[in-house]
Amino acid sequence: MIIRAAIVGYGNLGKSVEKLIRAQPDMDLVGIFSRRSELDTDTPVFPSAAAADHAQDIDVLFLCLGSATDIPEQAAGYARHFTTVDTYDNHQLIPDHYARMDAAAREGRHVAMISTGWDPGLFSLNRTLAAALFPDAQQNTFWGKGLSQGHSDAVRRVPGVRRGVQYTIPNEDAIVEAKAGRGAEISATSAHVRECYVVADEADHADIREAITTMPDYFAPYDTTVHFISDEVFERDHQGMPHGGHVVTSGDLGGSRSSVEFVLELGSNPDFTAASQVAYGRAAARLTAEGKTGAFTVLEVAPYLLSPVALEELIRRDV
Ligand SMILES: NC(=O)C1=CN([C@@H]2O[C@H](COP(=O)(O)OP(=O)(O)OC[C@H]3O[C@@H](n4cnc5c(N)ncnc54)[C@H](OP(=O)(O)O)[C@@H]3O)[C@@H](O)[C@H]2O)C=CC1
Ligand SMILES: N[C@@H](C[C@H]1CC(C(=O)O)=NO1)C(=O)O
Repeated sequence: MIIRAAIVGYGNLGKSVEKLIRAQPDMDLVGIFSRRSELDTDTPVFPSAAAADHAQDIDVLFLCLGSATDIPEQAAGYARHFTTVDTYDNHQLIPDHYARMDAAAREGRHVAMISTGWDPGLFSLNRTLAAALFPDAQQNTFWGKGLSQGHSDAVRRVPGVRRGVQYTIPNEDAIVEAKAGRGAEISATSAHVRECYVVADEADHADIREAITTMPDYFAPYDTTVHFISDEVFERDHQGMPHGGHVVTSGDLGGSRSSVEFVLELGSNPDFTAASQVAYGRAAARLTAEGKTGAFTVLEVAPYLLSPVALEELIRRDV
């Protein structure tokens, strides 16, 4: 089965998804839908507003849009016409996103694969798997030090921000404590600080700092610092997007203690996120071909559906 794929949104993630689709043995990239008419790519470019006109030519549409506002505003509209895959990552609102995408996908008789990536995504899988092993699991998630694309997107949507990034910095002592099984008192908000670097006119600095540090879900619960820098410093110091993290789970198993740690070290956050999103795109296409409709999270997808390798071979190779 050759999967005819397309992308909406040609930002950091969209460029990585384009690169990863081209590396797949069973995918063809039909086009990129963008608000812009001129993109630096050889892939055919079409206006986002006209996406539905191409629905018959596309099996899976990768939504490479921002989670802060684009996905809530636009994703359901695409899900009515396409099988979609997104990386929506505002954890507090994922249940709402699930319901909205489920209704839209069922209306159009498509699949909506939501919140793929690494967190949510592969970390979600590991949290569920590891916690299921222990009658009373102790589990902690840590991110960074690295650039959060979701938080950087949220920063860039604040009025007056011309360029912006956000780095997540974990408390290393907290990670050590969690690994030792002493993570019960450690929360995500107490174990991380968030550092934002913003290019904006000085007249807007106070309003921008206030808007970022009080932003619900993304920044308000955290110790957040906003640094204002020049374009030159931004170009010099803020181009890479490394990231990573840990999910640490431990507990007692009837008198013996065990622990499970899932670690990611990402040279490029967008490239790794794209790798997850593209693999779940393969699963979305297969679920659609089986006649499935509605929304799916990564917790509801059998792992073999992600792989281009036949199940019989996976059983021989990996089981
Ligand atoms: N689940 C996970 O583990 C992860 C999730 N993510 C998610 O990926 C999202 C995208 O990140 P990233 O690619 O860095 O973001 P970018 O800002 O680089 O790209 C977003 C793209 O969305 C398109 N777009 C559509 N409507 C709008 C609008 N109104 N304003 C601005 N852009 C718009 C634009 O493409 P165009 O101009 O071509 O139309 C833009 O380039 C993040 O918000 C994050 O939530 C990222 C990493 C990990
Ligand atoms: N969704 C995140 C992926 C991870 C990183 C993160 C954080 O630094 O807070 N939370 O989840 C992203 O957009 O990069």
